[in-house]
Amino acid sequence: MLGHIARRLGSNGLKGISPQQLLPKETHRHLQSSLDTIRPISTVSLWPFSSQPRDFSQPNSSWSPEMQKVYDHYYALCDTDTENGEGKKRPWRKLPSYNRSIKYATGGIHLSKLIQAKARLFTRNVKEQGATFEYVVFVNKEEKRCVCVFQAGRLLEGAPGHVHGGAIATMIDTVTGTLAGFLSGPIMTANLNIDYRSPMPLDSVVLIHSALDRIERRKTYITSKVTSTDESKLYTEATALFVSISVGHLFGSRN
Ligand SMILES: CCCCCCCC/C=C\CCCCCCCC(=O)SCCNC(=O)CCNC(=O)[C@H](O)C(C)(C)COP(=O)(O)OP(=O)(O)OC[C@H]1O[C@@H](n2cnc3c(N)ncnc32)[C@H](O)[C@@H]1OP(=O)(O)O
Repeated sequence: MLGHIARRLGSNGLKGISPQQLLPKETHRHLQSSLDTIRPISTVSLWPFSSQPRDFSQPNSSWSPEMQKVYDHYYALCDTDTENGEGKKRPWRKLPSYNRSIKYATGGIHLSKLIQAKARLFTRNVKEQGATFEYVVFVNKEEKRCVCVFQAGRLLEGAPGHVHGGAIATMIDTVTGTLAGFLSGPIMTANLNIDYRSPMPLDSVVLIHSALDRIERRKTYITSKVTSTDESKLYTEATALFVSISVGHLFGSRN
């Protein structure tokens, strides 16, 4: 999470040099205070600036009827805004998905232009819609679980005609990491265990169900399984451990 900042600061043999030495004083102060405000997504409600980052998990023309149908199902279970401004309380919430994780920080949309401006979130960097990762995450805060609807595009081939195990791992890391971040704030993946149970054909639409197992001190344990949309077929099972970090961890300091 936000690893590109650390990589940026750690690349070019810069290890040991503090961000203060790399960035103008004012920029560094602004960056540090903004990163200090990274919160669990569950508490992010109002964006502090007028410009909205683009939400990459909105329906688009590459979505199959099956993907759209499952999206519609979960979207109907989500909190809604009514005309008089009173939202209808429902258990599910659709999470937005930006092309840089720093955009979750206060002022992040501006900082994203300053820090490694060309960095992009791995799963959101392909121009052709539908070619790789099409996905949307719905979270149920009360039940501490989420469901991701994932359509695996044709450029994700591993075994002939089937989805690459690394692409499946990427999605499991993304979804379990999103849930852990939602529940626990800034985290990084410490451990990911995956059992691949049956091959997933390209262009499949699948559900990635993830749930909190337990939280122990800085450790958030998440379980996950990938199924067909009717849940009759099991593709993958996984467990993941996320460790809470301070932002300083990304700059090489001890917690
Ligand atoms: C920032 C915003 C967040 C919220 C908003 C979300 C926005 C969503 C945005 C976009 C969605 C996309 C989401 C993507 C998600 C993907 C995330 C990644 O892929 S992260 C990249 C891969 N991971 C690494 O590169 C880590 C490298 N490792 C480390 O940096 C460290 O090892 C770290 C942080 C994991 C732990 O280091 P220590 O020094 O801080 O802590 P120590 O003391 O070692 O461990 C703490 C506890 O954890 C256990 N632990 C650590 N590693 C373990 C392991 N591998 N297995 C088992 N236990 C482990 C230890 O035994 C200890 O346990 P005891 O508290 O003593 O009981």
